[in-house]
Order: sequence, then C-alpha cells, then structure tokens
Amino acid sequence: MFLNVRDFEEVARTRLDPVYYDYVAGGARDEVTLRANEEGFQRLSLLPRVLRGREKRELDVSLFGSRASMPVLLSPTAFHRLVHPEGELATARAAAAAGAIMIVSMASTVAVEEVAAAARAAVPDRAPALWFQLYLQPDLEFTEALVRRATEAGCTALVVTVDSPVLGLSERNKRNGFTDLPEGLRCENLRELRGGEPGSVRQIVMSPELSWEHVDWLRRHTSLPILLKGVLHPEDARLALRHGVDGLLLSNHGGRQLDSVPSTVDLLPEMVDAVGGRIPVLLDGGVRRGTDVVKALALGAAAVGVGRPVVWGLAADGERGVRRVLELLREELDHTLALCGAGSLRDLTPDLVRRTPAGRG
Ligand SMILES: Cc1cc2nc3c(=O)[nH]c(=O)nc-3n(C[C@H](O)[C@H](O)[C@H](O)COP(=O)(O)O)c2cc1C
Ligand SMILES: CCCCCCC(=O)C(=O)O
Repeated sequence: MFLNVRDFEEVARTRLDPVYYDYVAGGARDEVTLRANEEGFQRLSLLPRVLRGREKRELDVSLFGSRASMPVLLSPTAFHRLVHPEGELATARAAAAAGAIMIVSMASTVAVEEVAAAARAAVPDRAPALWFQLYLQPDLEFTEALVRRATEAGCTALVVTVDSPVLGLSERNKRNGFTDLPEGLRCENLRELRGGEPGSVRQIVMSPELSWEHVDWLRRHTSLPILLKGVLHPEDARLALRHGVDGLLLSNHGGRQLDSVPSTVDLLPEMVDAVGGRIPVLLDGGVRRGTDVVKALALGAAAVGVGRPVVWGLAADGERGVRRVLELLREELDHTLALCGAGSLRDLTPDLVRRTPAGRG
C-alpha cells in the first residue's frame, strides 16, 4: 500500500535495475548534501495556530502566468524512459491531470513536443502548465533553436540550470559503470536540427565558461519568464535581479552537483531576504511530506519542487504512480494546513517554524 511518497521509493527499488536505481537515488561524492536536504526539513518544527481554520483550504497558486492546483511542482528530471517505457509521456499526463506544473528536462527521453502533446491530450479542457529546463549550450544557435522549440511546444517559462559548469560526480554511477543511456534511449531534445548525421543526437555540453552574459543573451532572445535554478549564494541572487531574471529555483540539484553545500531549506531565509520580495523564490531538494511544503512556504518559498518522488512514482506504477505521489503530497499539504490553523497558503508565515534544538531531531 502506498501511504506516503517513501513507499514508492521502496517499490521502485525492487522494480528497477540497481544501476538505474542508484542513478536516481544517488548524490555527488559523499552524498553529504543529499542527506542534508531531508535532514534540513527534519530539524525544523512547526508551531501551529489554533481556532482560526477554515472548512476548505485554498491550495492553488499562480506562478509566472501558470495556474496550478498546488504549490508543488515537478522539478526537471532526466531520462524517464530509463525507469518506465512510457517515460515523460506518462509523467506529463499525470502532472496535467493533477493540475501541477511540470518542468520538462532538456535531457528528457521524449521530445518536448511529444511531452506537451501528451499533457494537452490528458486535459483537453484546459492548458496544461509546462515549463522547460535548459542547460545553456555554448552553441548559441542551437540553444536559440531549442528555446524556440520549447516555446512553440507550449512551455511558458524557462528554468535555466546554472549549477552545472561541469557534471557532478556520482561515485555510485562510477562504481556501476553507468556512463551512457542504454541502446534505444536518447535525449530527444538534442537531435540535430541542421547538419550532423541525419537523426543524430548531440551530447549536452556542461561548460564552465558560461557567464552572466549568457543570461543577458537569453534575456534578449526570449520573452518567456526566466528562472535560474541552482543559485545558492545570496550575492548571486542579487546579481540575478540585476540581470532581469524573473525568479529563482533554490536548488542544489538534489545533492548531485557540488557536495557539501547546505541544504536548500537552510539557505531559504537568506535567499528570500536577498531578493527582498522582488522576484519569487521557489525551492527543491528533500521535499517528501506535506509538512516540508508548509515549512518551505512559511519561510518564504513561493512553491516547492519534487524530483526523486516523481521518478519513484513513475518507476513503481507508471502514470498512476506519479498521480498518486502528487495526490499524496496534496492531501498531506491540505491536512497540514488544517492542523496549523491555516485557511490558505497566505496564512503561512515564518513564525510557524521553529528550529529544533540541537540533538533533538
Ligand atoms: C534522476 C534525476 C535527474 C535529474 N535531472 C535533472 C535535469 O535534467 N536538469 C536539472 O536541472 N536538474 C535535474 N535533477 C535535479 C532536480 O531537478 C531537482 O533539483 C532535485 O531532484 C530535487 O531534489 P529531490 O530529488 O530531493 O526532490 C535531477 C535529479 C534527479 C534525481
Ligand atoms: C550529460 C547529460 C546530463 C544529464 C543531466 C541529468 C541531471 O541533471 C542529473 O542530475 O542526473
């Protein structure tokens, strides 16, 4: 029985090839940050208000023009067909049905046009909420063409991942010899549009030479809202404001890039303070419970993302699994709001969160 999102991980573990399980579960190097993300939430306590609730709670949000049924979105995760044959198609249908925003990974194993078509087909009466995650490529012509593809497919915001000047090193992947996608699976958004072998697919380039000038370049080449994913230093948050960025997704890539960075929830108050309410700050990393969502929102996040829980849902039970994961998070969020005496997300304020005294959890 799936009572919470952790139950999905257990089933996924038994269903998946251990090499692919490790790819998803793992983090960089000693996995210090991977563990810190969940521990960061566990170290925080909730201090509820009483006698001020409401029969029905409002969970819906509007973010960068996208309406969503809850402030929990699907963070971009690569290679969904590694864990389920329907891959991103199943994920997109589940996200659309749940009314949740899905950030399609640039490294998806289904082309963004097909992902968008699957989402639209799942909810014919409304526009599904899709954003696109981008690794800026040094080949700007290719980057521009990809941004155009994502925009024409119906993605309404760009989430630019900036924490990957080089790829993080997972020792699990190294030990397992996992270096490439298996035969038949490719990053379908990386197909050559012009030149190259017909039908060939490029490698994603992680470039340490990317700079704020590239962000400026992107700003000039798209009218979509731009969010930066992976800004961790408050000075970079202030720079993002100066470069016309529309939002931040505070993320340490689920502990998969630089190990030993702080948990995202520990950094949240400082980052919210740095942007001073001028742009929304979203957060991902270690969100596993409705209580985690409430803690992050109370500390100033506009929404949170989940990465692994969605992949576990997909691996365990395909589209139905992802739907159930999203449903569980929504139910837990609603239940937590009720127990905190919050009638809506607006009632979540920093005074509801306390740091658990050291050594007590
Ligand atoms: C299997 C896997 C693949 C990921 N692929 C991407 C990706 O393609 N682009 C990206 O920006 N982040 C990627 N991430 C990071 C997630 O977007 C997100 O930051 C992280 O998973 C959040 O932490 P959580 O898994 O604890 O929820 C990936 C994470 C996982 C676990
Ligand atoms: C060179 C391929 C890059 C895929 C990126 C996937 C990712 O971000 C991850 O954390 O895994």
